[in-house]
Amino acid sequence: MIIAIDGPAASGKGTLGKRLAHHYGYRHLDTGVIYRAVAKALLDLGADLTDEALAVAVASELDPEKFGNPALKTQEVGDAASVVSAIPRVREVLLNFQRRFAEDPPGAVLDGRDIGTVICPHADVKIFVVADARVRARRRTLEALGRGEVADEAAVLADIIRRDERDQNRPIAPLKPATDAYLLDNSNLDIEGGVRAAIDIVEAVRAGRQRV
Ligand SMILES: Nc1ncnc2c1ncn2[C@@H]1O[C@H](COP(=O)(O)OP(=O)(O)O)[C@@H](O)[C@H]1O
Ligand SMILES: Nc1ccn([C@@H]2O[C@H](COP(=O)(O)OP(=O)(O)O)[C@@H](O)[C@H]2O)c(=O)n1
Repeated sequence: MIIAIDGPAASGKGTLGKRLAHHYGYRHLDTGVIYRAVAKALLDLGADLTDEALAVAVASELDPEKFGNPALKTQEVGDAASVVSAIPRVREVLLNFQRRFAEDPPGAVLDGRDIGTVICPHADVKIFVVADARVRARRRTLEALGRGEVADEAAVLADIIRRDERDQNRPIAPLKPATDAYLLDNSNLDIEGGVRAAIDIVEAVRAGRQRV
């Protein structure tokens, strides 16, 4: 089974993806880290984020072993990721890695922006996670403070809004729910509540399938 989770910045996709994968014994891929890794490499080189040839070269040589690097989590890298992710050839280079990950047994949960629409249009279950932007900014700020970083909630909110707009309005693989995605608003749910709601969606889809 493939579970596709998409949604805007800091909506809880990664947290939910990890928990669902654990629940079902599947593998989990946070696809945002892939774009963050490309962006971080360009930032480290002091390169122009719109340098297509360099971005493609970097994307072709990514080492998945480094996807856990905590330096990928910063606001600066997230913002840069949303610039490089709008380059069509960068997305093209990264497509096969994501599809292979999705198709390997026993099952996979992928989260990102275009999993249900582009990477896995035939996913068994698609969930589009949303939450009020202010709630997301509060959570992301607390997360950064928890890592010992300096974080200003108003700046985090502005970053989230700017990034969502860029991701929604790009011509390639824009952030949007697949037509067959289930909407999950976790603004008023804690993590456990969100996980339960998502499991209910997955189970309802499975039960519906068994009846057919
Ligand atoms: N339902 C929830 N209630 C409260 N906090 C949440 C919830 N879901 C996620 N979080 C927290 O919000 C922050 C962003 O979640 P994350 O999973 O990293 O989002 P995304 O992968 O969409 O960027 C994290 O600090 C996470 O612990
Ligand atoms: N499948 C994906 C995942 C991320 N991205 C891009 O990568 C950026 C960082 O993604 P992320 O999921 O790590 O961001 P957060 O929601 O964790 O803040 C996004 O703003 C998108 O521009 C994408 O284009 N497609």
